[in-house]
Amino acid sequence: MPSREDILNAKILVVDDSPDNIELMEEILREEGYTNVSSTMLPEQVCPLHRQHTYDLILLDLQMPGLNGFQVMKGLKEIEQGGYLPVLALTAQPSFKIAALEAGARDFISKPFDLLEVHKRIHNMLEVRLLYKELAQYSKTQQELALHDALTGLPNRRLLEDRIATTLQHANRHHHKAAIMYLDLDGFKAINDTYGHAYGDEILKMVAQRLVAHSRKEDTVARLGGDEFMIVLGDIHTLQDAMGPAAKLVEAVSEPYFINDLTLRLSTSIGISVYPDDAESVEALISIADYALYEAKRAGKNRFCTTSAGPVEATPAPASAPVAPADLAHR
Ligand SMILES: Nc1nc2c(ncn2[C@@H]2O[C@H](COP(=O)(O)OP(=O)(O)OP(=O)(O)O)[C@@H](O)[C@H]2O)c(=O)[nH]1
Repeated sequence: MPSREDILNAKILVVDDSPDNIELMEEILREEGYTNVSSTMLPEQVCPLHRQHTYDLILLDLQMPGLNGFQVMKGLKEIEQGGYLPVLALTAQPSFKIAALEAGARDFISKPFDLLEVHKRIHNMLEVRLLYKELAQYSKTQQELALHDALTGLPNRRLLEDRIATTLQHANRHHHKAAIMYLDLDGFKAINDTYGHAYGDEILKMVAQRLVAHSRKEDTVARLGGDEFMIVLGDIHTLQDAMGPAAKLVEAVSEPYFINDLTLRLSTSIGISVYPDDAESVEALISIADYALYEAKRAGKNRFCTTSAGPVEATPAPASAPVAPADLAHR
């Protein structure tokens, strides 16, 4: 529930074409303890101002020359995508009260003002508005949590699959390629077993940071769970465009980790699959990258492997080097 302080600090805009009315309303609000009150006599300024400041309450006169309060509310509806207009209509016309509610105002205050009514209605509206904002923020946080890994903050498998699908659509539309890198840390269990889970967690967070730091901003770095990560590279033209970054990632992960007084080491193996060369569906690309990862592990770890080139240690083959043909007979 919003506190009294939150309510008194809420952002309020007073809109009236009469300077006397504005002055009166500002005084009423100031005396009650509201700290964040501004005003305008120009109805056409309400939408731009609300877009900029996102008011918690707009005290809106309905009868103004030029743009009237009903037209202003129409404009506000386009800004407030959630459909909640923080509008308290001010009117001297009894017949406008219901029309204002129908047009989207949450409540109304009759002119001439009855002080007690003004205070109660403003307080109640702000309480509901701030509660609505808290709920919207809570729901946004929940959605974020549902799509991200709690330990590293990276996208989780659910968000990853979405990102892969989008990347493939984009590649298809622009006749580009895309690549999936499947990473699994080498010797991670030993770190847990030797130094404890807290150290393991710290390493996972540091690995995540290194993977992000060594990837392009537009690539997705995700944690699948345990010591498995996946990176999606969009907008590539050849397999080599994925091999270079893979080599850098293998190297970056193998750099020492300094945690408290300890210096820990581990490495990663990576399997790469390329769209559309290896497969066209998300599931098939993941399973081919998984197979290539298995090959990288089998070949000695701390390296990457693709289905069309053999396992490659940290330093990649030059772009012009011939690559061994795929040996997928036992897949
Ligand atoms: N600290 C920590 N450990 C985890 C977490 N999730 C999974 N693990 C552990 O990660 C380890 C992963 O096992 P493996 O991939 O077989 O271990 P590995 O030593 O890297 O094996 P190789 O891939 O063959 O090198 C298991 O011991 C899990 O218990 C986590 O969130 N935090």
